[in-house]
Amino acid sequence: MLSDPSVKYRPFAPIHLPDRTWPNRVIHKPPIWMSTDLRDGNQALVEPMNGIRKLRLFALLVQIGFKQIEVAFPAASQTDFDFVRTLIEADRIPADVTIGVLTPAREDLIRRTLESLRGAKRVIVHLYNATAPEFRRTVFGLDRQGTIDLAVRGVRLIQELTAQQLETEWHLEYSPEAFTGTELDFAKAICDAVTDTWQPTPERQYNDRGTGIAAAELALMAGAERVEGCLFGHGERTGNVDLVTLALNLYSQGIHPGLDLSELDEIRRCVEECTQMPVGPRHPYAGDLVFTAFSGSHQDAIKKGFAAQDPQALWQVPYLPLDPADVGRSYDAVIRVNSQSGKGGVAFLLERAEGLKLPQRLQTDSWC
Ligand SMILES: CC(=O)SCCNC(=O)CCNC(=O)[C@H](O)C(C)(C)COP(=O)(O)OP(=O)(O)OC[C@H]1O[C@@H](n2cnc3c(N)ncnc32)[C@H](O)[C@@H]1OP(=O)(O)O
Ligand SMILES: CC(C)C(=O)C(=O)O
Repeated sequence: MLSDPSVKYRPFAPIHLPDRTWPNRVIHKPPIWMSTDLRDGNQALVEPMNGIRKLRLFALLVQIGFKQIEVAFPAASQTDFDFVRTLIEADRIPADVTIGVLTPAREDLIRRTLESLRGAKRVIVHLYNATAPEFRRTVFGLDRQGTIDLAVRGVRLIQELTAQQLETEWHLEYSPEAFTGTELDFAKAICDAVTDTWQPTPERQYNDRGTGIAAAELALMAGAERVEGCLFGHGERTGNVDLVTLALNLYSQGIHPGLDLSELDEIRRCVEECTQMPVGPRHPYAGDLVFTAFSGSHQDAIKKGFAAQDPQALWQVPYLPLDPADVGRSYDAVIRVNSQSGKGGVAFLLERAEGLKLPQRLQTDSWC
């Protein structure tokens, strides 16, 4: 990846529509990234990671450059609890990295969570309770005030317990879970009640409707400063917002995301081994086929684009949002010839593989 991608990639030109407000804004800088691969990503695996796989993925996240990493749901299992203890006791957390943990607003689970964190330098404790009407009615049997009391009781308990662990710098994050299904006035009321006791700030997108990336980009335009998600969009059901896609979308607009994704194939391999789940062949930027064209007209445009591309100029190869080399991927698979291909594709392969530049007429003959 280039340290300054703006020398190679141009942002989309904004469309001036004066009757809009925040959709006219342009994203100029990356958000603060929070990886939740080791918690939300982990809870959604067929077989959650063991301590060794968690340590390997933690090392990868640090290497990529995440400064906030949600490492566990410590009250969920002995594995998660022990993982937090190992990170702290073996001094595995770099000085500039803040770990996070998730706990529901339930007394026994909050106590267990705080117990796992003894001796940590800096922690984000993420507290949640579901706030949407069907959860209040069906899961908790609580009215609005009861739901607010549940959240505030949780915050107070965290305050009480953190006051006994003063060697740690504590931050609280609160999520009114199922926020989009919660009445707006109630979502505000419960956040206000929590904020009156502490100060939280989340931005998290599920992908159930396939809109995680778009929603996160719109949220950034609307002023969000922090994004939580997982590499390759791991997480419950359809997953969380995919941090790789979001980061490389920024890069392809000339903004360095502040994450090092130069060796994307390596990152993908590590995540696949740790999660034991494959990354799909059409996954943006990382999938096997996402820099590959099969059809003649796409191949022709890519071939001509490569020929015209000045290495010092802005990236302008049709159909390829960024240079595969910038994320450590080769040009080998950019063009694959099948029954949908034409002479341009064959000529491209001959030139790449054999250094043969066929004249236009011969290109036609080579295909017939
Ligand atoms: C949106 C998210 O991703 S949130 C994160 C979700 N992650 C996970 O659930 C993974 C880890 N979870 C676990 O290991 C377990 O579910 C535990 C340890 C948290 C809880 O286990 P158990 O005590 O056996 O309860 P169970 O899993 O059935 O959870 C449901 C119980 O928790 C209660 N509960 C759920 N959320 C909350 C909350 N925020 N505050 C209080 N109680 C809650 C439910 O009401 C229910 O209790 P009930 O049957 O008495 O009504
Ligand atoms: C409880 C919250 C933080 C959650 O996991 C989510 O909304 O994804």
